[in-house]
Amino acid sequence: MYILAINCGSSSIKGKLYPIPSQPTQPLRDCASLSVSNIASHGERIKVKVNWTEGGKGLEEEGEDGGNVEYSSLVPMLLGKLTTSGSVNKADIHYVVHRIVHGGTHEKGLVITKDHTEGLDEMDKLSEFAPLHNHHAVLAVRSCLEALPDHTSFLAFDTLFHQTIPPETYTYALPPAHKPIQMPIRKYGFHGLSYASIVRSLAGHLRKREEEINIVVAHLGSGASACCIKGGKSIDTSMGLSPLEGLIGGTRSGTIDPTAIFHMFEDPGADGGLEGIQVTKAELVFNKQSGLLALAGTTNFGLLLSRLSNPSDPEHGQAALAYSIYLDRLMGYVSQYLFKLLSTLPLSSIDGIVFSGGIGERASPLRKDVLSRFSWLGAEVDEGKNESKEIEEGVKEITKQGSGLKGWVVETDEEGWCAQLAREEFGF
Ligand SMILES: Nc1ncnc2c1ncn2[C@@H]1O[C@H](COP(=O)(O)OP(=O)(O)O)[C@@H](O)[C@H]1O
Ligand SMILES: CC(=O)OP(=O)(O)O
Ligand SMILES: [Mg+2]
Repeated sequence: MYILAINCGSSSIKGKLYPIPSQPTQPLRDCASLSVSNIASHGERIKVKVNWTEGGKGLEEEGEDGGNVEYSSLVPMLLGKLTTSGSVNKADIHYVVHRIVHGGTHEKGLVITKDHTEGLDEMDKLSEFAPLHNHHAVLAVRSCLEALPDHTSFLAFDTLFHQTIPPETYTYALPPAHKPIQMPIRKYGFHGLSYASIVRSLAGHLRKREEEINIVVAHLGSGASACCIKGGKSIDTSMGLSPLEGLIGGTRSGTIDPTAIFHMFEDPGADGGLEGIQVTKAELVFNKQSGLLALAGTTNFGLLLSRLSNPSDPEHGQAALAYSIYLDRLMGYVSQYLFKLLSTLPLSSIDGIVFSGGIGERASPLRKDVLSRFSWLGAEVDEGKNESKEIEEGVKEITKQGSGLKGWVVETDEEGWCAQLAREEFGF
């Protein structure tokens, strides 16, 4: 018997397959991981990967241009590759847990079966507040219900981890909405499954209880957010009502003055024309045509770094400005959250700054640039460790021994946390 975790990000689909342990006390260990990356990247081909630690033979393939890919075909394709490359049969997968970015006001995850799919329509409606995510995740849930004959689904929400944010932080200074809405307009916060997995991994590494962890985390992927974590709990995060607020993303503007919307378009409220969901033209542009794409002409942060390091590259100047803007916004949130922690805790109780996500885990120059701006707090980057690709059990310190403020790379494990939540729900 297996549980499969599926994570539909804005530029990727990631999955992990776990044999269900015979005892509830045994840890979940994945036997396979699967991914499609470069989704929605015009001019880059999608990359499909399946890796087996046991029970199968891995594969790595390139597919069509990410900009032209039909999203609904991707999960059935991945399931096909998983079952043909390894010894698992579709009927052996008894549970599938899906990452759903916006869970609205739900305080826990939702169980879905072939005969009870009401929750899916609600999740699809919430695409209004997560236009790059919820609809695609709902397509993934429906594909699995179709392809895997006998399983129960669980929906795990990014928003769950941020329920501990206090009202003074989640409340916007707005009057009541002027139209009926599905839920209150306020900060919800996202990437919560990632933050929960990071707290667990770092606590394990430091041999502390999760309640003792005080960190600022920068989860930097196609979507980027920062989180202030005190006593293992979220007390603030940069994303808001939707994953658009806060830091700059691959194609997302992050925080801007809201009046820019009315100066950029004649008709900001016109239908954006996104397939399957309702979004306005303005939301489409701020979600899909802004961010690094608008600043640097690419969403590929690795390419941005290589242009930055080569002064003779014709794109060097543009890359340098894009990088400085990205770093400026990142410093804004990281410093703000560090000061939130320092206002109630001594520096010695703060475990440090954590970098995670596709960019956070790989972009060593960015980590160095952030940490070196905290040298006045005693942060001392260990160049060797920061540059090294080696990482044990998903956690690596990148500052020197004795550094006054520590820096870390912690690999996000959103799929692992999804599987953990499903385990608690189904009791295996
Ligand atoms: N070697 C690299 N250096 C810096 N950034 C990278 C590298 N490889 C991938 N990335 C960036 O990681 C991001 C994708 O991160 P990921 O967390 O997988 O995204 P998501 O989950 O939001 O789809 C992309 O912006 C990509 O450019
Ligand atoms: C919430 C969010 O932006 O997720 P991702 O970075 O996976 O697109
Ligand atoms: Mg992601």
